[in-house]
Amino acid sequence: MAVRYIQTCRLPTPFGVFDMHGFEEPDTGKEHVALTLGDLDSPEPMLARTHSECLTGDALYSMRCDCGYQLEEALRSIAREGRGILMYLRQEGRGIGLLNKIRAYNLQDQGADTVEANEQLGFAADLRDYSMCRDMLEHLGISSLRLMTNNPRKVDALTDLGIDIAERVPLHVGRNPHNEHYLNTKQSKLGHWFETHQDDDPAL
Ligand SMILES: Nc1nc2c(ncn2[C@@H]2O[C@H](COP(=O)(O)OP(=O)(O)OP(=O)(O)O)[C@@H](O)[C@H]2O)c(=O)[nH]1
Ligand SMILES: [Zn+2]
Repeated sequence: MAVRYIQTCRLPTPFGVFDMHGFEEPDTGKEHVALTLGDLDSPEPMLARTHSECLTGDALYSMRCDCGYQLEEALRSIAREGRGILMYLRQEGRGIGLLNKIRAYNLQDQGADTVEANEQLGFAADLRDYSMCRDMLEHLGISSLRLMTNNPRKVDALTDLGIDIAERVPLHVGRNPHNEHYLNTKQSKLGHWFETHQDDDPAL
């Protein structure tokens, strides 16, 4: 899927003043944004996060997952470094959408894990497509990333799109009693990289 650039504005946050660039998928009308900070012209690999939408975690403080904690830590890290990009991708629920994620959470409340719940609903474990990232990066003139993620499939998917991942930067934050099982399932079934011992601060 291709996205087209729409417009840029300033976005002041508690972490720093970002530029927010808006993009649209002409076919679906889906809207994605990239937040950038600092020098975009340098060829030095740029600290980056591709963050999939999670309304519950990012906006509603859910502790079922680690998304909200990762979003905040990614923005904080970019601001600390003074240079970076966060692509906020509107592919809620690993691509199944918010209402299906609520259906999946309901199944998880009854004992299914995150992968089984998707499968019981007739979906693959992960339906995401990252091709909009290639267009966004191309538009902004960014060629090489230091990607904050624990997800090997994300690294592979971006690499397959021709995006240079110079380094993978772990992003381990927000482990708590409510998401322990979810994070363990991501490790065992989806291959996420987590160290055995973590000293994450569960507070946002
Ligand atoms: N279908 C489904 N989606 C979920 C669930 N929990 C979180 N999500 C979605 O998963 C996406 C985040 O994906 P994750 O696999 O947690 O993390 P990731 O972004 O792939 O990997 P990291 O870069 O390491 O964070 C967001 O779109 C969330 O809405 C769940 O139980 N079921
Ligand atoms: Zn989440």
